[in-house]
Amino acid sequence: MEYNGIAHCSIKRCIIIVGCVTFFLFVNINITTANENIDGTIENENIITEGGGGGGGGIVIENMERGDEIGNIAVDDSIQEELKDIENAGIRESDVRVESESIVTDEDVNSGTNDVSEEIPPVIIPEDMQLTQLDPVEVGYVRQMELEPGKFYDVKTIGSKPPIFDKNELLDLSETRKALAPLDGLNLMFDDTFRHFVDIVLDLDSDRLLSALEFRRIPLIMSKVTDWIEKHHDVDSLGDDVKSRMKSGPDRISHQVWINHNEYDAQEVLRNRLIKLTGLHPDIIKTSEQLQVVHYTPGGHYHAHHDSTQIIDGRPCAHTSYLYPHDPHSHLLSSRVCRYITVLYYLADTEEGGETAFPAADNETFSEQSYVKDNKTVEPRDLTSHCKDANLYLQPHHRMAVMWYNHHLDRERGWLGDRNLFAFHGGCDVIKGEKWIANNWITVDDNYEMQMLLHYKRIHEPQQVVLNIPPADVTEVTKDPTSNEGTLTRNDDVIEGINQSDDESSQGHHEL
Ligand SMILES: O=C(O)CCC(=O)C(=O)O
Ligand SMILES: [Fe+2]
Repeated sequence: MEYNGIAHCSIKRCIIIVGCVTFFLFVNINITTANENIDGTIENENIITEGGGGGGGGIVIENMERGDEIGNIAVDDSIQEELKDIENAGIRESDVRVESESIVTDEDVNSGTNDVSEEIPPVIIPEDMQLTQLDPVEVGYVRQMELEPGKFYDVKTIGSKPPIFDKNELLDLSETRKALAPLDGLNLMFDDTFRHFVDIVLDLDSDRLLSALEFRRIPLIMSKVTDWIEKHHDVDSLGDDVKSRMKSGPDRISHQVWINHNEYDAQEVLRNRLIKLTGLHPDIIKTSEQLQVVHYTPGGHYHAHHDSTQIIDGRPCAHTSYLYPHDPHSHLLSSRVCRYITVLYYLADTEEGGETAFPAADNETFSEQSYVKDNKTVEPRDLTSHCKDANLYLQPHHRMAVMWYNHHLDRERGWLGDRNLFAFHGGCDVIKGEKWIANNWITVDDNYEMQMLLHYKRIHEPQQVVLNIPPADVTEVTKDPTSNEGTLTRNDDVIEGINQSDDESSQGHHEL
């Protein structure tokens, strides 16, 4: 696909900016204290884990001090020191960035020490790259859309906050599902011991301590952490957040695999329909994440979470962060998932349960208060207990798809706005039968220049483009990572791909 001239100009400027003084890199030592509450506020003194891979979720360990330990999970000294320095200087952590290897703050910038802001003209986003959003009009509204020449689909609004649409018969992906069925059981993440994860997967720098950054990788193996904490600790002494997380069990019980972009012809058809459906520039669809297929059996669920991380200064998007001209590994620990849209395909009927729930959808008075029902406080995140307390829930139906916007649209710029708090969602427990879904996340960097750099690279240096960057906490591990080589991209494959970013044959690289 040819790149258009206007965007080229912008890319050139982007590269100049990258090369010159005006490009802010982010602080890698960041302890990510941004706890994404469901109301979007950020708690600063907690160490949090944040979801991803399949979305958000996470746990909060309240007020951890240096030296605090959970088993061999200890709060890393250097991070505490960094935080203290920042705190003492009266500067919020999110205000700190690294510019040309030296730490600068917004204060420096404002006081002229590193006065670069004036040199950056506002970015004019060319019209064909601008983001759009389908107008929900109102719940129940149905629009006919021609997603393939001569083929019309009913697209129905089922939520307006966030805009949520469903469509029947969007694509029959059952062939894909059948092909994947034998993989059930291959993902042996839960069969490994927790120690294995601490030593090999989580303790990235092998210092026998789990730093806060490393700690962020935990949520997907939460059940093991919970078991461990229960066995070794006085549970009563833990913070309320931790206790509530432990009560609601693992955030997620499911198996998931990623499918290379070109694995099935159906994927090309699907991409073309999504270009029509979303009205987005084809390159945005083509550089988005690969399809993730998820399988749940009875008891399987995914507690409510956000698929996209809140925009936080200083943390780049995972899908572009490796393009920053600095340490290619750092993004693994400090990036965000930036998913403008979620398209979720149901690949099978589920006999009972397994609803996709949106606890906050169209809740006009959305706040923590709104979850007090019958004089009882409801923990909306816990979909095992509160599936049907959600404002909107959908029963999985084969061939149905649901799409929603995880971010608002900044209409003035035509680019990504804040995260939409109402997009909080999850998968309820499967009670009977199985649940098969596929996630198609449309990734967009709030930093337009970085998104353009990605498109530029896809055309001009495709070997450098990785289309399935795992967010920081993706820790899926298989016992035999070489099996099915060439057909499936699992997260650990991709991590390898990044670590060997000069190796073009690496599995993490996919050309379109
Ligand atoms: O299982 C579902 O219905 C929702 C899944 C989901 O939210 C996710 O994979 O991010
Ligand atoms: Fe999700």
